[in-house]
Amino acid sequence: MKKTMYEKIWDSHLVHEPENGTPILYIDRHLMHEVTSPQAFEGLKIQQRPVRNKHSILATMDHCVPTVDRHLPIKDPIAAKQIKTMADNCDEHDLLIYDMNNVNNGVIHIVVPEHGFIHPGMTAVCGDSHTATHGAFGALAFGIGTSEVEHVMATQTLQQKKSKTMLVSVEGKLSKFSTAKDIALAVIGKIGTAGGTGHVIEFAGSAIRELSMEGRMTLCNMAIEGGARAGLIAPDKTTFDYIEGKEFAPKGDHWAAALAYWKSLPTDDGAVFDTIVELAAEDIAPQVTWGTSPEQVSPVTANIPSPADFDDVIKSSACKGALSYMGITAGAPITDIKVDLVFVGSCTNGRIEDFRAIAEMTKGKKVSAAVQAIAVPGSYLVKEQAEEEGLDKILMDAGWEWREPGCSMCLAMNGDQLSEGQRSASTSNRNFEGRQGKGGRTHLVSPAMAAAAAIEGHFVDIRNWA
Ligand SMILES: CC(C)[C@H](C(=O)O)[C@@H](O)C(=O)O
Ligand code: SF4
Repeated sequence: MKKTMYEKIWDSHLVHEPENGTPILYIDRHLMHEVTSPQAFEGLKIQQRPVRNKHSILATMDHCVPTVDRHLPIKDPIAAKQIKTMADNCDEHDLLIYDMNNVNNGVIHIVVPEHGFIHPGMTAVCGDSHTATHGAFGALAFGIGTSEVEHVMATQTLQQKKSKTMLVSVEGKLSKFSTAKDIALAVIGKIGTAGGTGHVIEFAGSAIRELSMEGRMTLCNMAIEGGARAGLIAPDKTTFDYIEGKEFAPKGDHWAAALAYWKSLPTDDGAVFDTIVELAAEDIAPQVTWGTSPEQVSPVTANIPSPADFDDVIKSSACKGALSYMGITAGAPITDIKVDLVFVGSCTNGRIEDFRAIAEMTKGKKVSAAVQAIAVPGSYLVKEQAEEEGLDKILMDAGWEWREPGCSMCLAMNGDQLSEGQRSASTSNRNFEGRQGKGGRTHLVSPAMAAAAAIEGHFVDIRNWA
């Protein structure tokens, strides 16, 4: 039978499929951060169960860590407790953790691939919805709840319903100024935030094959915002080159064996998907979200939509609510929207390529006096690489703040946040009401679009911007 990549990974990890029950999958990798693991460790303790395979686990501290004055004690008592609990739990169970002062520290979905911890064909979970990121390697990676975190720690398995398969095919060549982020937003704009419900999305087509690993991670990261369980991209030379030589990459004879297996993973010709969505790369302009859901997105050239533009009553009323919360007017050009703050970072766009893109846009220019621009590398390795390339200097000379790594203003759990009514251009993945601080207004964009907005003080079409 012809199989999709999802079906191949599923079949090779199926431990048990009861006749009238939920299948059980073997889990290869378990990623952890400080927010969703404490109760799971507590559960293990109460039941006096050990961690079944500590080598499957890599932990970090990311959501609550400060991005300034990292050497000082954490002021927020809740954040401080979460950080300490994570350290204690990892210590007790002898788990690998990149704590907040470790040279490898950073956002979980950034640090895990940096060390080659995820390989094609693996199953990977984390108590975090953006685990989908690792599908960029051709691994089946998805978020789980805290009780499941406990279950995986204890058993290395997980009950999972089989998903349907969706092929999102993007053929053609992206314009110079459109990026993986724009593909992600354009796909969500097309299918909606519920479009992928019950599916695992495989992204394919010539525009996807052209993406770097960083771009592929950005795209799979946002599969979850399209409602999907996970995103997947077929592993190829780009993938293998990225993994080769990294700390947890297979070595010696194991490398050849792994490569042979990885090359068997891509979807067979003629395999059948439940749903197929097609986009032409040439049609994907730089995107800007105007509302409070990632599906409320338009090309930068558009005008802000009006509730009357939507036939669907729910979408029409969502538009009305979003315009009011966002404080913007239907019919006005998107390029008229002025921003107060620009945030570049997160597990969506906190990788080296993203900082290269903003430095490129910023070189020789200044951040608008009306804008606070914050660059938060996704990890210390990204930070170090950017500094080696002198990107930090270009940015700081132009007026950017250059911070320590962490989730930061992506979800504002660490004190970095918008104030009431403040408006951001943000490279993160969620623009829900209050996501970046109570009353804060978030527009999701690519790093290049964010950098141009920082300079001009409003959105611009970077395709014809000097
Ligand atoms: C804190 C965590 C559970 C959450 C997630 O699952 O994604 C966070 O990372 C987010 O981005 O909202
Ligand atoms: S960077 Fe944002 S999306 Fe990613 S894990 Fe942190 S909070 Fe979640």
